[in-house]
Amino acid sequence: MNSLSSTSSEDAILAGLLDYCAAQGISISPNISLRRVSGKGLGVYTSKPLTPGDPVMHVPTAALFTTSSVPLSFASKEARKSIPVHALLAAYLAFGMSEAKREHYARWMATWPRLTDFTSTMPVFWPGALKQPISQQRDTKRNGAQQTEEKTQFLPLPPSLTGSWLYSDKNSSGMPPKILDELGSKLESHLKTIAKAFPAQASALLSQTEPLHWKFIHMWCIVGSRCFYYLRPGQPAPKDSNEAMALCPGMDLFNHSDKPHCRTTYDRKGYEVTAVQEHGIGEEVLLGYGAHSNDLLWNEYGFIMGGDGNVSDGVQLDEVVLASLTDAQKKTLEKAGYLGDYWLKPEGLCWRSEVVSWLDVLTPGQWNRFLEGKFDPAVADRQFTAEGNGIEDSSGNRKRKRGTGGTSEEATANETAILKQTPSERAKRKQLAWIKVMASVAENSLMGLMFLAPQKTRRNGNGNSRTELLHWFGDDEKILEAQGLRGPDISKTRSSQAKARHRMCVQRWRQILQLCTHAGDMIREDTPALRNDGVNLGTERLGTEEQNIEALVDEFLEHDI
Ligand SMILES: C[S@@+](CC[C@H](N)C(=O)[O-])C[C@H]1O[C@@H](n2cnc3c(N)ncnc32)[C@H](O)[C@@H]1O
Repeated sequence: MNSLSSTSSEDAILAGLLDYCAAQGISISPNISLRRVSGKGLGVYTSKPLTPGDPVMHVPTAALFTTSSVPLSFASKEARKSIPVHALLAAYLAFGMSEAKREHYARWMATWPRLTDFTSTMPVFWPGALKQPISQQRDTKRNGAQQTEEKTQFLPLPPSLTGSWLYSDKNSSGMPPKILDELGSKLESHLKTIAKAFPAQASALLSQTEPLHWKFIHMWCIVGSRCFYYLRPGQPAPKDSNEAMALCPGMDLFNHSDKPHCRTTYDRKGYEVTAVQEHGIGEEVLLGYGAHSNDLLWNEYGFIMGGDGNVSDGVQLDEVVLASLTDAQKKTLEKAGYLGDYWLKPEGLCWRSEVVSWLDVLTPGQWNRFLEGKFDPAVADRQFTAEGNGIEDSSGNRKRKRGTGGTSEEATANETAILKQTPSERAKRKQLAWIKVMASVAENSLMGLMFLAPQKTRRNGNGNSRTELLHWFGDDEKILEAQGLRGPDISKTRSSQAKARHRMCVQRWRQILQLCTHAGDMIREDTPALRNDGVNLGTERLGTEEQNIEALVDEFLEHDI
């Protein structure tokens, strides 16, 4: 995150922060130290072992930065009524502080990430074109020799952030909220509220080419990514938890884990961080920001968990699932409380999607009991086999299929094939079909992103130039100027932000593809009849040299583009 020119200046900054913390009565375990790690910024690490129950840090209430730290001379009690806490704290930090106050907080603020750390990693600040499909001319080698041209479109950002899975421009009402748009609208509304409350700053706040706009955004990101839930003594819990937030020096240095190593508690005296597991020397001490998917972490904090993955990860499948349903089926699901909110998780499809897959496979009575956990679909499979539905009996005669109103001879070949499937097979086939839709969108996007990368990272084809990467992923120079960058720093920043953004897209699409492959494998393992019905990744669209998309992505990620 923050780039510091030398280790000694970094040491000075960290020493300054520790002095500041000590002066605020913040107690930090002697067993920990602060360190900067590439891709994560600052973090808390053990210098000596920690055992469960060991105190790691205590931050007294007096050290917190809350709405009480914002003087009434900046925003009166009356004005505060219409200003969200997030926006108020950001505005005060951006343009309300006296020099003396700024000096007071300087040693803490010096450790905060820069504006470009946020704009490079949070898609809400990325060029609008990345939220739409990109059209592309691709040359692909097929069968190792022939070159074919393909005109195609791909989504640089996954629709789990932006919206539609299906390139649909249909009215998406009833679809899950688009978290990227939600964050963008929140920022816009906060900017407008602050502009209204501070008319002298209004025009600068609302113009992308004005430094104040970006100062506010910088502080807005600082508050959003480093705040803790906090209620003033006597304050009732607000409906919107964002109205109960405070910045907490020292505590804001802990990075996130989906399996946190520490517990955070808070009472009138302040916040306490306590180890809940053994830590060896040099291990990172991690807190949990919540059970967040990688899309949410990316959207709101600007990072995607890699490594061991994220047990809370998942992508929403609503559009894929809903597109496969008739209106009548949607009505049935709505009545049963199962319309929408379908997820693909590391452990496979969620229960709600499972429920959809059994609709019209089980009888209505069985399905209703299945929802209540009182019907095992294996019973339907046994019944199906016993009744010999649609399958030849021992004498070779075809049996009547219940509800078809005729013999199976009258059915089309396709229907006959379906009649031969057990209920489980039919449900699992539906699940696999949804997963394949997602996998093919992911595969297409990964290919699109690869073709945008400069040539040296690709093995064949005419990779597009570096300029194209900058064109799609870099910010306008005027915007970078407004952010305070000058001369060569502008092109350096453009280039590094384009690379970082492109890489994050590749990383996330790859994770989505892996979620698909894993879920597909699990379904096929469970259902012998589907063993050969794979999520055929990377074999159809790509030429022979690029068949294995996983290997291609690995290679890409190793390169410094
Ligand atoms: C509360 S701060 C934690 C300290 C921060 N690393 C710093 O340099 O000040 C939250 C920010 O840390 C980074 N972060 C937290 N957990 C992370 C993780 N597991 N992987 C990568 N970055 C992480 C993200 O940039 C996030 O916005």
